[in-house]
Amino acid sequence: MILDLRNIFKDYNQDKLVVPVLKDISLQVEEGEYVAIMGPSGSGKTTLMNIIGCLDRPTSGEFYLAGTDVLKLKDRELSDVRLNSIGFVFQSFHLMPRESALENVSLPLSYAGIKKKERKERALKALARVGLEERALFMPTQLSGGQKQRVAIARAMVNNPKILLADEPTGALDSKSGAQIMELFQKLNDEGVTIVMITHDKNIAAHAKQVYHIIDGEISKDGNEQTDENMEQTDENMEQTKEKEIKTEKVTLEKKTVGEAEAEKKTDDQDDTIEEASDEKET
Ligand SMILES: Nc1ncnc2c1ncn2[C@@H]1O[C@H](COP(=O)(O)OP(=O)(O)OP(=O)(O)O)[C@@H](O)[C@H]1O
Repeated sequence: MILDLRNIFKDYNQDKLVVPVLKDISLQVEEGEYVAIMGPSGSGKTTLMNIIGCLDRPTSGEFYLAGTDVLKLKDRELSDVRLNSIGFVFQSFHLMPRESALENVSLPLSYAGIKKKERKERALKALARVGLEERALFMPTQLSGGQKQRVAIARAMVNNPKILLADEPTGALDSKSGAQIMELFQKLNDEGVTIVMITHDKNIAAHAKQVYHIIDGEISKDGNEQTDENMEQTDENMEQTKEKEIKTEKVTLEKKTVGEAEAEKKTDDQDDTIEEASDEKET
């Protein structure tokens, strides 16, 4: 069992009010599964993804990731779990705008302390895995939406994580590019990657082998409980949700990358200077 969440509750405290958001969620995902989570806006999907992605902790419950009791880990250890075991893909890609595709994909390798030469080799391999090795030196503005998302997927996979978490991965794409992303997910899943994906789109959810629905903080399996009314509610809320997700993603990105990137980049630049100096010395 790669993900084992038991009786997860999550409350937010707001203005002295306790807002219960996740209510007794239990979810078990076997290694190699492909899971979609659907639900109306505000039902708790992102809150659950943040817990699965070790970005947030539940108010109560148990969570084992590949057998590790992650809720017992310190923040620093959780950040290692995020770096090595989980790849993240977001609706709006979150590429660093002033870095090339290659540099964007290399980023998690910098966090992991991998040296420049190996970083380049591995990032190129990851780009090849998503069919974009020829775009390695392109900047994000020179890439189409679908290509940006493929770069983001290469970045998510460059550390070979066992789990890929995707929050509305096709939400910003036209249907053709969305279909290509789904083909890529299928390929990764065939290679053994466990995928957990949030989506509002039932056609996208249909690519997963197992679909769950969250309604008002409670989870249920399969499509049986998905009524037409819920579906309409989901569609109606989509626009509102997109705006909200972009905000949430920005906060998550800032939390996960920007601060770390700046710190890492400083050390990295120092590393490179040292490497280059020693290269010169050798030659
Ligand atoms: N940091 C927070 N503080 C207080 N309440 C929050 C916080 N984050 C989320 N919530 C509330 O928790 C509920 C679930 O939010 P969440 O973002 O998980 O829903 P969602 O299903 O992902 O919705 P959407 O599809 O619109 O993104 C919402 O009512 C939201 O207002």
